[in-house]
Amino acid sequence: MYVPMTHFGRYLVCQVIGMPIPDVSVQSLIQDLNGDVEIVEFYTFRYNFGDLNWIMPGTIFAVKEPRLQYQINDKTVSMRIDSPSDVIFVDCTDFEFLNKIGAKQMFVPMSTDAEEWREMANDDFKKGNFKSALNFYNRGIRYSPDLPVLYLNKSLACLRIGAFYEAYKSAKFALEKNGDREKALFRMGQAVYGMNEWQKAADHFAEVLKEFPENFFALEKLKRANLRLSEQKDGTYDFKMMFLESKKKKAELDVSDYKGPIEIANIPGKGRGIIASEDISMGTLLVVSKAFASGYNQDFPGNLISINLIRKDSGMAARMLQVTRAMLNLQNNPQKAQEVYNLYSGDDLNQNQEIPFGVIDAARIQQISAYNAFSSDNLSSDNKTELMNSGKVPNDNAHLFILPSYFNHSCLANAHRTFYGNIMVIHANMDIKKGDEICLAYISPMEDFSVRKKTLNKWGFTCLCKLCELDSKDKYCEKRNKMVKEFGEYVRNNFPTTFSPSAILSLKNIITEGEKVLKEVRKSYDDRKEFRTKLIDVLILLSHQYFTLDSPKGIEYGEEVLTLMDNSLNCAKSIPQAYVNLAACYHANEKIEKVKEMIEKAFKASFCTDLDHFKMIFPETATFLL
Ligand SMILES: C[S@@+](CC[C@H](N)C(=O)[O-])C[C@H]1O[C@@H](n2cnc3c(N)ncnc32)[C@H](O)[C@@H]1O
Repeated sequence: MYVPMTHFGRYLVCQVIGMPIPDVSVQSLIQDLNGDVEIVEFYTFRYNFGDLNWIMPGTIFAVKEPRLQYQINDKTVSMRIDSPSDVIFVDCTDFEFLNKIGAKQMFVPMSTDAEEWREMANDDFKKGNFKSALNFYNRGIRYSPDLPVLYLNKSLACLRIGAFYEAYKSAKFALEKNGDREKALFRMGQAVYGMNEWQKAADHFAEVLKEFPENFFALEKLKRANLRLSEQKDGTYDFKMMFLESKKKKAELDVSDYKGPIEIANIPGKGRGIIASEDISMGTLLVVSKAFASGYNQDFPGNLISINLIRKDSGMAARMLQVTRAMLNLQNNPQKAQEVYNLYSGDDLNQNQEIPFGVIDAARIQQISAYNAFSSDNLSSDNKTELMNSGKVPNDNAHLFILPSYFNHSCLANAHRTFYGNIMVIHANMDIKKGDEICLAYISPMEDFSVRKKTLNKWGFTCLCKLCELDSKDKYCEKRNKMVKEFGEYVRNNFPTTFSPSAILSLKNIITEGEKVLKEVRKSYDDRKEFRTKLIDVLILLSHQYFTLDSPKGIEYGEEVLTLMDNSLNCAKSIPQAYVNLAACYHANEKIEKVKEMIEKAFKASFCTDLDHFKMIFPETATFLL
């Protein structure tokens, strides 16, 4: 249900009177100006679970158009707040504002010495409490509005929390008030860098260097801004560095966005989509995009009751946190809102409804996330289930990207995405004609037709690609899928973990079983020559068994897999990985020429910039290439 967000200008002013109780939401007791007490629940805008300072007893806030609602299982009434723009926190020392909202009785007299507040703020800043430092700098500014150092410090605190527009404004103000020019110009540069305005950032850092040539940091930042500029202009990236960076936990990389020869266009029956703005050859870099907001389920505290939910769906916590992060990002940088609100949010919402500046429409952001968020996690659903069955919660993540969100789906996609932490990189995986639509696969074409159909239903459409058309008419489809799935399970349960005579027997049994399945699957495809995805699955499983037994059939089946993954299926399974696997088989058989051939093909299909980059991604090839 979408509740239209209408604000008629009414507020409820209240004060926290109880200790906060953290859960998925944060609950507390509040008292309004009439002395009435209610429960308040803050949802969805809590990213840092350890921090409850913002809701401690004594905190004063005004709630826009408050709503009271019954809790699910009892008759308790509570006030639920979902959007950060629905609350305005009020400083208890701000008499003027409290008086204006009729709450002067909540005023707490304290020092009016700006310098004292600056020191308090600096202490908090040093401890990493940037939000609290910011509040204290603002207090200082209230008492000494002309002191440039307060604006400079405020700018730095804003940079730390990612509020780049406010950081810029404060630093500029400090400059106008004859504050420290070096610091002000430098911080202005940092702020525009945070807004991804590389040219402006380079100009600011160059200005710092012109006036203060000794400033080493400005030189470093200028180099970085220039790198971002060339990435943005030519699509030249240091993918090796990005790969190494991406190996860090919750990696968030510093690179520019890039848009290749593509444009957004209306696609009949699909809303907007991406088309080629010129003829594109296979391997062309189409997009590099940094996530607008990312969520990681590792950030979800394990002691919350919802951990049970996370165990069922590891992506859910990540998606919740991604929504939260998107809202925080918008709160800090409301200037970015339009590009987020422009994203598809389902047909139920009035997408043209204007959202006033600074308003964060929590329901809309949630919907946008539901239709557009990606996970860069490479675990297959089978692997995830396996992990969860063994009592572990897989690390999961969810990212919201802007430009990649305009790609529609096709199971037979002509573009392929890879992730470097929070960066998505999209390449053309075949030649594409000018004007043709470019699609990504939201779900792998190797998944069963019924799974693809059900998953895509959540996005509200039916895929009309050739593979779906063939699968929907194929009378053997379900039976074949079931057979291959059962064989996959059989292999997982019987594949020997140690090498012994009984292991050889197990492998032989798997092969006997597999050959039967292979025969059946081949037969079921007698009338269908294209997109025989399940044949690929069985051949991969079998080739692995044969290879373990040193049988030449491992190579034979591996080669067949590659011929079956014709042009349109080359994003289905990792083609370079398939070539690398085959190279390993040839290597074991000392067929060096074949090893070279396979590695060359793997390299070409990998979109890597050079061989070193390739070896980073496929380290096993380093030994073959000696
Ligand atoms: C991530 S958005 C893609 C961009 C979207 N078409 C837009 O106008 O902004 C996902 C939505 O696009 C539409 N879509 C994507 N692929 C489609 C397809 N193959 N056929 C029909 N609609 C599709 C669905 O409405 C889906 O929920």
